[in-house]
Amino acid sequence: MVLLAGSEETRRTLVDQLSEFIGTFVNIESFAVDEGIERIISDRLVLLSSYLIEEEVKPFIGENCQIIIAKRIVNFQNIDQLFTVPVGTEALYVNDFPETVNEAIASLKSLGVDHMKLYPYFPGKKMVKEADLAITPGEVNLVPDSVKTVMNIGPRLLDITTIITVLGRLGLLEEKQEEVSTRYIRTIIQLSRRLAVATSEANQVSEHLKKVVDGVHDGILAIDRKGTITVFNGILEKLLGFHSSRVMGKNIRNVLGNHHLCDFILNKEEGEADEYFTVDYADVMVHRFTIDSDGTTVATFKNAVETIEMERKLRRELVKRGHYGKYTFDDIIGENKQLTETKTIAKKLAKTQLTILIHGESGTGKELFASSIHHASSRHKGPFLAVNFSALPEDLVESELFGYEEGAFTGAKKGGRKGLFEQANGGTLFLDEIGDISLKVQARLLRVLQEKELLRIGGSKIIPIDVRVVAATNRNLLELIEKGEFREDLYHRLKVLFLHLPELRNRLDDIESLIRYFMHQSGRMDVRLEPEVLQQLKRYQWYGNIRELKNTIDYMLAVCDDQVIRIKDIPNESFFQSKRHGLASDPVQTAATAATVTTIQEKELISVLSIIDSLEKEGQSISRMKVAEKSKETDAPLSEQQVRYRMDLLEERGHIEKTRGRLGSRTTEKGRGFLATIHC
Ligand SMILES: Nc1ncnc2c1ncn2[C@@H]1O[C@H](COP(=O)(O)OP(=O)(O)OP(=O)(O)O)[C@@H](O)[C@H]1O
Repeated sequence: MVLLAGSEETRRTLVDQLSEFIGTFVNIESFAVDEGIERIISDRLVLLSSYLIEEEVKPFIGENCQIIIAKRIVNFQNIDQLFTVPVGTEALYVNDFPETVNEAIASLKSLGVDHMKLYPYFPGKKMVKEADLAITPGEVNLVPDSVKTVMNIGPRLLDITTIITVLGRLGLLEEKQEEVSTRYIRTIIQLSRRLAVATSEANQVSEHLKKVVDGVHDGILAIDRKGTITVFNGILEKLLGFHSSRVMGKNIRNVLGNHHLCDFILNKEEGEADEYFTVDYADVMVHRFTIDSDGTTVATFKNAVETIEMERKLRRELVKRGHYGKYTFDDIIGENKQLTETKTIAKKLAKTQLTILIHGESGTGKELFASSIHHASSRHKGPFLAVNFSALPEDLVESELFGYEEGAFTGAKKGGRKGLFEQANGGTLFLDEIGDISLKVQARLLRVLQEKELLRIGGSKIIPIDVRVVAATNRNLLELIEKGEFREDLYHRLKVLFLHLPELRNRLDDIESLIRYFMHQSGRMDVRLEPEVLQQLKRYQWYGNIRELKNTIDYMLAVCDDQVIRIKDIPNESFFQSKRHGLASDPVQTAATAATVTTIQEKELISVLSIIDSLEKEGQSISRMKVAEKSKETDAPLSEQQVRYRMDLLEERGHIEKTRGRLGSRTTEKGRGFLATIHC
């Protein structure tokens, strides 16, 4: 027999199908019209794949031929993929002729594939419908380019009546009819088995997802683009008081009585958003977002009380974990003599087990040193925990440090909680801003340091602890002791070993290497610094020390143009920390209060320094009265009292020295150097 098909793909598919039944009895020759028919066919049974090729093949059909025109049906083997397409999807059905397209659409419908809306498409047809999906029986190359997804269900097969006709004409019907029907039924069974497995897998996935969605702590609601509820989890059932079976598949407007909430969830224009609502006397935080690909909107509902509690917990965690010990001595940059000496001492101190007190202005690297000490110590494998007392609310300090037992106070966690001392066991605990703790906590801390054991709040069991303490402060603890705000015995306990970190203004020689280091850290080694910028930066007082320098560099990197930092990129005065924090022993802090310092203009300081310098050059004794007198001749006239504050500040900067002698104050080397830079 000879099979004549329109395309090569159809030819191959139909030959395979026929061979299964009659391959061993009959020689099947085949041609595709597309590829050309090589000869005139005579004395054969000729099967045409479709009546549409009848005219084309006529010239090749010779004498004594019997012709059968095939009836064809969608390939069951591939039909299951059509069921994965969501209900209501609009798709193109693509084939080479209008007749085959329309037949296939009708045939699919009659086979029960009627959950999609199919639009005919064939070469030369104007697209009536833009669709993202096209279905084709093997004609992928005819699908318009605008279609995103193509589903190839393969060429249609010969239907059972055609097969039976062929067998009859070949005289094989008697012998083969049982096999034909068995094969057909087997195909159907295979298909149903595949569908059953797929359905069971889908059910399992859906069960699994349901468990996940129900296991989440938040209420979850999803609606499709029409507002029909598709997900309504267990927490939401409790929160809103509806069983999901009552609301699934219903429109959200018919379920939620709260119109404001409904509007918020349905408002797609605004994109992702959060808002607080009171639902059934419960305060909830609702977060809404839309999944663009299918228009689903999801809303999560969080219980506001729990959210606040979680935030508090997170804050507490951050207070201690934000300072995990990531630094080593190699991270401490600077060649300044004072710094390198401090580093050398710190390395030696690290080897001991003793308590260390680090003193230094804010931003000088106290935490950096504490972490480096931990890493260089025998405890480096243990934890490094840090607590900053200035960031921790007073009422949390005790429970954070020493932990508590169940029922110790209202809100205490079931089973109690370990404090930082217990958690840092075997490691180092960094107590930052130690000058800020209350006398009550100081007493408790002292006991723990002395006895190396503690009692949790509300507890009666003594817990031994093995923790090395490194404390830090930017305040003058001696002064606090004098004022009765800090315990002397605790001070001595902490200050077994002592480190003072130099201020940046006293190690200006390190500015350049620090700048390079921070630029490197920010991945901006491509940026160049104009020499005047460095000179200018070296003139600042850097009350915020290295942290302030780092911030300044970040700022300049952000605003500079063409990868060059110029003078114009230096932030203006208000950016810099002009107020001194802490270090109360400093003359400035005692004489000129922090508030006063902020109001003093740099210009006035320069004026006072210039007056002192010129009086000195004239050989005159220098008193406040004289400086005030002289200031009247400048555009910054000052009272004696004002002069006093400014002289205190100049002394603190190291620009003048106040002596008791006849000559009173005098300009220092540094002061003269400073004036020289101003004047040039
Ligand atoms: N010598 C240094 N080399 C490199 N970076 C440094 C150096 N000193 C400090 N830093 C950096 O400066 C910033 C401030 O340092 P750190 O937090 O250790 O200071 P601090 O004295 O503990 O400040 P505070 O008292 O305000 O908590 C950090 O980013 C730190 O990495």
